[in-house]
Order: sequence, then C-alpha cells, then structure tokens
Amino acid sequence: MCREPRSGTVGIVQKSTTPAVHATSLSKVYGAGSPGDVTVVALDNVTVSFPRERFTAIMGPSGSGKSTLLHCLAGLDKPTNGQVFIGGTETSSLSDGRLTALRRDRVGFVFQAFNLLPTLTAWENIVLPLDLAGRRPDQAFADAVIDGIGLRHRLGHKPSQLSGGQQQRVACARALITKPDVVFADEPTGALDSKSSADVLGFLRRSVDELGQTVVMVTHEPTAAAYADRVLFFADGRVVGELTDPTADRVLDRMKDLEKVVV
Ligand SMILES: Nc1ncnc2c1ncn2[C@@H]1O[C@H](COP(=O)(O)OP(=O)(O)OP(=O)(O)O)[C@@H](O)[C@H]1O
Repeated sequence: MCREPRSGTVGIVQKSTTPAVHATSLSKVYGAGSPGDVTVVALDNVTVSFPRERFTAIMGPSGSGKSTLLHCLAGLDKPTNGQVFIGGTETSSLSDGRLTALRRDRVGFVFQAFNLLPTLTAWENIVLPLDLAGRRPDQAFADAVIDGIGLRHRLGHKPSQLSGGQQQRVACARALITKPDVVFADEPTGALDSKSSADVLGFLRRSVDELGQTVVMVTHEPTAAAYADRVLFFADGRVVGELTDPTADRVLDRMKDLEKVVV
C-alpha cells in the first residue's frame, strides 16, 4: 500500500497540445440488437473536443444523452459508431485489457453515488488506482490533491465515518491521483447540499487552475455549471449550443430556451 503524503508541496502540471478527449461522429443506438426492438438514438453523430486544463460542463434536458456521452467517452460503454480519442489514443481498437488499463491510468470518473470501497480508509480509496497499477504516488502531486480536498486529518477514516460531501471529495481525489488525461464527473453534486456541493466544485475548479487537470462534468444545476470554463448544451443526442465563461443566470436562460424547444 502507498504511504500517506507529506504536506506543503506543490502539484505538477501536464502540458500537451493534443486535446484531452476528442470524439468524432459518435452514435449510440440502444435496442438495435434484434428485429422488432424499439430503438433509442441516445447519441446522434456527435463530434466534440475537450481541451486540456479546462473545465467543461454538459447540460441538457433529461434523456438528452449526457450520461451516455460520458460513458462512451470514458470507455464504460461502447458507441454504436464513431471514434473516441483519450489523449490521442483511439479507444475502440484497444483490446479489453488495454482499455481497462487506459481507464485505470488515464481516465478518472466521479459518480453521483461516490462509489468508495467501504472497507478501505479514505487514503486507501484515494490511492487504489495506483495500487492496482503497481505505481507509487507522485508525492508532490498527492500532497497537493490531499491539501486540495482539505481532508488530511481524516485520511485514516472509513467512508461510513465521513459525510457525503467529504466522501465525494475523496472520490474526486481518487479520480485525480493518477494525473489522468481527463476526469469525467456525472452529477457529482446531485446528492449533496449546497455547502458540500460548493466544496466539491471548488476543488474540481482548483484541480484545473492549480494542478493542470481537465474536468468534464454533467450537471443539471446552473450554479454548478457556472464553475466551468465552458458549457455544452445537449438535446436529442446532439450538441446544440455552447457558452463560454458561464454565469448561473446565463446558463438558466439557455436551459429555459432548450426546454421550450424540446417540450
Ligand atoms: N441501457 C439502455 N437501454 C435503452 N435505452 C437507454 C439505455 N440507457 C439510456 N437509454 C436511453 O437513452 C437516452 C439517453 O439517456 P441518458 O441517460 O444518456 O440521458 P441523460 O441526458 O443523461 O438523462 P438524465 O439527465 O435524465 O440523467 C434516453 O432516452 C434513455 O431512456
């Protein structure tokens, strides 16, 4: 097991001009397996890029395909057509073993339900992806992540001894500890109160600004989207709009327009 980090050191920034994530002509059709099935087009020919060291939020009406997009980008689900590149590596042609390794080493995922292992301490949960890969933590980076989540004094506690917001900050640290090409977050604040949400979103924001990380987050909340550099709006499985330097009010106005169109 990796040892706990020291305090007081600074994180390390990755630099590259390749987008963190790029997808071309991505489609996902559910229920196309056998004749007579009802088919649902969850993704409809989506081409999208996520630059490094940026925080992007994805918003859209319920059922518009946001989670499907995140799962296909992260290699948790297979698109029906199209290609996904993680840091320049095309993922559809990878063997199952290589895809598993890529997901473990180069992609972080934060779920609404935290998904921490209950028998491990906070620290053991955070370094689990490194342990599975047989890697040691970059001490300076691990210190910056631990200081960033503000839970150095709780690292020996099990998830059941932590609040929901604290557990989600541990989950964010676990997603970041490998210095992945990208962290995907699917409704990371959906189960949290507003104070805990602000703690989690503030940490994700600082992970981009101070640690050079890349975050792509699905959210229903305009206040959460306002932490991002850019918001992509989704409807009917397609990207239908974009807002840079969002504020909660501008996001809300766009969402109202979208919901009028969709209803
Ligand atoms: N396994 C599945 N089988 C069949 N249809 C599915 C499956 N998963 C998702 N869908 C459908 O695909 C569409 C997109 O779903 P998705 O969960 O990606 O939307 P979403 O925008 O994330 O929705 P929400 O905001 O409600 O979470 C929906 O019509 C949904 O019913």
